[in-house]
Amino acid sequence: MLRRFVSNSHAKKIAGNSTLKASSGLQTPARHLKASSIAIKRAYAAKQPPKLTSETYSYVKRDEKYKKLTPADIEALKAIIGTKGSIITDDIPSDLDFYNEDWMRKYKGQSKLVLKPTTTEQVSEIVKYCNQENLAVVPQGGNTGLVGGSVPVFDEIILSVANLNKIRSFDSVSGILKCDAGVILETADTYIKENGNYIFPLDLGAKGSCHVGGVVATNAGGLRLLRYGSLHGSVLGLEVVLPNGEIMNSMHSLRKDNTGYDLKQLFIGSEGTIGIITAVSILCPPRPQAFNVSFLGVESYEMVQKVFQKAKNELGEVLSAFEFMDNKSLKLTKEHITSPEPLEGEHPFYVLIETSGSNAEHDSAKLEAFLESAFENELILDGTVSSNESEFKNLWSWREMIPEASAVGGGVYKYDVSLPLKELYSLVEAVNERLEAAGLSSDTDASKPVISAIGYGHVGDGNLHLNVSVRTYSKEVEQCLEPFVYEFVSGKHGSVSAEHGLGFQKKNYIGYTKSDQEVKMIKQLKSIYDPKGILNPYKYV
Ligand SMILES: O=C(O)CC[C@@H](O)C(=O)O
Ligand SMILES: [Zn+2]
Repeated sequence: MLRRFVSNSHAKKIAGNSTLKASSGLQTPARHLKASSIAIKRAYAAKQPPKLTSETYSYVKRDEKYKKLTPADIEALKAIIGTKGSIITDDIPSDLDFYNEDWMRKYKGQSKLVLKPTTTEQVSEIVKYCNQENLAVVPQGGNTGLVGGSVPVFDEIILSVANLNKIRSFDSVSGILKCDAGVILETADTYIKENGNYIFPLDLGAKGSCHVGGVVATNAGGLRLLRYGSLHGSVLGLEVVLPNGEIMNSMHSLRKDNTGYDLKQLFIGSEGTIGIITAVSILCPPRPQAFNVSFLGVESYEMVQKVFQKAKNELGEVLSAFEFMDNKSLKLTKEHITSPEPLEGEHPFYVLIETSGSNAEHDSAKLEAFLESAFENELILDGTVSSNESEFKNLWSWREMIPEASAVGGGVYKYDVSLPLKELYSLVEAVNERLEAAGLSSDTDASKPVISAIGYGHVGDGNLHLNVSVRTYSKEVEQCLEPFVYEFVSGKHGSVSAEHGLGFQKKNYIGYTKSDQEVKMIKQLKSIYDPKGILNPYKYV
């Protein structure tokens, strides 16, 4: 049973249950075990049916500068890959579906060729050939992205790094892992856990399917950025195949290196537009020994911020995640999952706090003291703390299943933005008002296209996920949302992509965050390194 955490003085007030007691001894087993089960739910089989394809692509045209694939090209590429790698053609067209469609089945290309090389040299040869022949290429990792960045738009060749899947080395003294781009994130995490008790400095719901190279190429943020910072800080080196086929070997192990431009940074978050990451060198921190999670009911977004401030001050170094969700997010999730509900009754907002550290007793005592004090100061209305592994997983699942839950009504428009903390939730309010004013939204009236706009996310990182859950995709809804959302974010000096990237979805919106000069320099870099534009075309650059 979940332990209800209520301070003695508030026990009567909360849920009218005078038998509730403050809990103690809350340490739980490591959370990585949880991540794997969630990741399975994110596998391809769980995808939603395709809905948007034709509408989305109506405003882009295939660029005829790219050659159409010929049988001679296929033969030449087969010769490069040899017998060890694999190649998928349209002999059985459905074999290509997994690679042509994104995880949400929202974006779908029509590639007729998937190449899965086994070495960096093969990647290099393939890219060299494609460059010479003007064949467009989409690099692909685990294909778990949410902005249509890793799938073709038209007939681009898909270059999957799935067969580049070796751990190259792990130094258990320094914590530096070197691995191929196609290693699954969870595999890397398990490996470094078993070989020195380290943790990968990034965790996300798609851990069981996404690749290390893919998370670096998209600069994924995930659930513990608050603790470990962004990949721009953890990645020490990269191996990259450039658009002309040359290999940039920058697989350094140095934490300090001040010899001019830090070129690897260019590729972190580049989304495969300027090079294909084939290997990563990354610094991994020691794995915490004790994990706790608590799930709290909160009265307002203002209170969410106060709880965050208090958590930073009082939990300090053991605070490893601070997530929030609104009431509508929890309601949608409730319809989608069968796990026991975390709290009795409803609250306007919910907060999930994870602590992780090296001393179970100390960490639990810290969390307890924090929660006691938060209740006493009336910052939180109700709360639970996990007391074993299954409760720990259950509480996290109420947060991690929101993205899926928001799509089951038919579809979802996803916005992933950074905003100043104070203004984070005002976007959700503004969008709901706008949809209601336009008569487009109702959570009960099935004739309306929109069910509701929900807000949740990594509030500790200033990152809001605004998901507009719809019964059906429509131009009217899209026009009500865009460019409004991007203008709103820009007006508050936020970012139109906090962590998912720009991909195809936001190909036209980079200028809402980056200055004209920045956009100009990005385009210049692209044209220097990829003058023919063969890498990941039709995306943001
Ligand atoms: O699907 C989304 O919008 C968010 C996905 C992911 O970034 C998360 O935080 O759960
Ligand atoms: Zn996220």
